[in-house]
Amino acid sequence: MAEPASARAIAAEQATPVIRVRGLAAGFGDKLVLKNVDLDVRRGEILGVVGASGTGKSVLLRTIIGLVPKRQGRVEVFGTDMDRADTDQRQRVERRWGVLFQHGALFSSLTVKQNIQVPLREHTTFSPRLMDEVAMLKLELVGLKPAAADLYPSELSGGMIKRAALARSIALDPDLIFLDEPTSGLDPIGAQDFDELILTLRRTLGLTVFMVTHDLDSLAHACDRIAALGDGAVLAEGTIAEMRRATHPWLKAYFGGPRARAAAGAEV
Ligand SMILES: Nc1ncnc2c1ncn2[C@@H]1O[C@H](COP(=O)(O)OP(=O)(O)OP(=O)(O)O)[C@@H](O)[C@H]1O
Repeated sequence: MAEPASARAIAAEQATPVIRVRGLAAGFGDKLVLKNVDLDVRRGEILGVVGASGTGKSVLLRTIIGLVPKRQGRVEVFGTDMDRADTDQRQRVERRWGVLFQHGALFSSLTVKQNIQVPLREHTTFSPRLMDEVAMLKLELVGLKPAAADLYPSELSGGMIKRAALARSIALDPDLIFLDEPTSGLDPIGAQDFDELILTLRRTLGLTVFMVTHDLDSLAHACDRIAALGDGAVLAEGTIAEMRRATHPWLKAYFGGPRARAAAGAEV
């Protein structure tokens, strides 16, 4: 019996990388930050994006989600070429991703609950009661107490801000989340707890994760694969073991330095 078209479509989507970037160039004025980036993010993986400060990790994230216009190349998300997509198709794809920006980027005039509800207001017609229920569920998922719902960002610790921002990023039950330096500013225990939370959410929600990070512990414990940016391109990609064998001077210094060795030691 012939396979139904819908089953074929599902199988095709499963086999396609969640993010496929080819020949990507982006920059500001005369400055080209990304020159030729090729990158795949596979379904269900946590990909860590590393690189020296200023190499364009955040710019790459922001270009993939369309906040920075690209100069050249192609970005496909869930098999949709974001340049060729019409408004409806774009919105359908955007609804399937969540973003945790560096420093959380919560709205300071809104409570935690209202912050989590921002994407719900934008993309759904949920009743106020349902929105409250969803917000409380997301709070619980990220390990925040119900009392945090009515606090303002200025009343939160750094770790709580990250968790609240994560709750907002998963408000629409995304399939993909982008995390920009999620553990920066957290103490080592807070950072480790946050890595655990990401791993738990990936397992329970079936997420694919694109994570910009400098945190060697996160790279060792949470990431399945790593892509290293430099000179406007991906210098190397692979598992952390493969990165440790890389010969590029920056990679050798980064993955072979004392902090990396300490992170590797803590892995076992
Ligand atoms: N909106 C902007 N306008 C002009 N230049 C920008 C803009 N955003 C980023 N840049 C420049 O692009 C380059 C890459 O910035 P980006 O924030 O992506 O670096 P990064 O690799 O994430 O660095 P870090 O690890 O320090 O966060 C930097 O030189 C930065 O100054």
